Amino acid sequence: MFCLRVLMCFGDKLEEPQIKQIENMQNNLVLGFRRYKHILKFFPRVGKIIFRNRWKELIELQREQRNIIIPLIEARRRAKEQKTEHGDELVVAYVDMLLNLELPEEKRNLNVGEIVALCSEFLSAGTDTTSTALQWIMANLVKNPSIQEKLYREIASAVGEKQSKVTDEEAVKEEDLQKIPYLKAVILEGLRRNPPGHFVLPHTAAEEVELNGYVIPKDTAINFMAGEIGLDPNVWEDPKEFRPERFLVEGSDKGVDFDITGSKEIKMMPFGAGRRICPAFALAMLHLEYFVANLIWHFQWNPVEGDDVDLSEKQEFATVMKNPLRSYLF
Ligand code: HEM
Repeated sequence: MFCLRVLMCFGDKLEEPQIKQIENMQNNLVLGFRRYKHILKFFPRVGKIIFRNRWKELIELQREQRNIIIPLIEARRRAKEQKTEHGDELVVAYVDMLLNLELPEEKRNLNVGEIVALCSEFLSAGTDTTSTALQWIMANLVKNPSIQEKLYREIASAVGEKQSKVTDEEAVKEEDLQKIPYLKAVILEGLRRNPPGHFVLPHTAAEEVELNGYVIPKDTAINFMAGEIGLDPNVWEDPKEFRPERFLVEGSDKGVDFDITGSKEIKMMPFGAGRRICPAFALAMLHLEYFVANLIWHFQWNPVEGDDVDLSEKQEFATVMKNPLRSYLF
């Protein structure tokens, strides 16, 4: 997943050691977040003195990050200039858009520090969330073989006529995905049952509001129990059960009619909701559909003998499986 995000971000297929270097550096920053946040959260000036050593560590990590990411940005800037000179086409990468972006109010382009920060956010926000969601979905499919079988049959009926697994190793393609509504239902059910984030990012009340008799003062930091919303028994029948059919129109296989953005009503919000909803929710859905379709199309997934799939949770950057999925393939 990280290789894919690096490719999307910098538009270049980097060598494995270089990708590992970026991944380690990003992991250190993300996993160290809890250690460093105290410095900046309360009285930053005093925090920098009290937590002097941590502050030094953080500065060192940021220096390392700039040393790694700035050359990639500059290489991309040069590649873009050269390609344009020769009239060649270049696949658009995230960093290209950042380089072209002009801030409308300030009438300036982003500076290199801002681009580094945005690339860093892109790499961190898009990797663990998607890979954790994928692991939870696969775990639920291993735990529920009849659902896995049904999904396999649905994929086969959508792509099977033109592809034979025996003679053709081709993947299920992006254009095939929309022909498999049950696949979308499986992904949505996975995000409802085991969302990678049980909370969204902290928000602030822009003005004083009253909610169910409670007054929330202006500027209060607020969050939403996004994971719990999807498990509310008043909204979802047997919420702990993994039942993709609940997302199919009238329980049939005709299609899925569900608004994941919550613009009409919020029954779950794995990507948040409103103006600050995850900007990549459509991309994440596409990648999850693509990966799950191909993993199920090419392999049969079974629990390791005597090993019941354990859906206990553990809080890391995302809410991950406490006991990671163990499975064997046919
Ligand atoms: C299954 C996968 C994903 C899930 C469940 C997910 C979930 C979320 C959630 C809950 C938020 C916070 C929304 C809020 O505070 O209201 C968020 C924000 C964000 N996500 Fe995702 N996300 C996923 C994939 C991705 C991917 C693939 C990318 C980029 C490649 C991405 C980039 C971001 C960014 C940049 C933000 C911050 C937006 C802001 O500050 O306003 N996410 N995501």
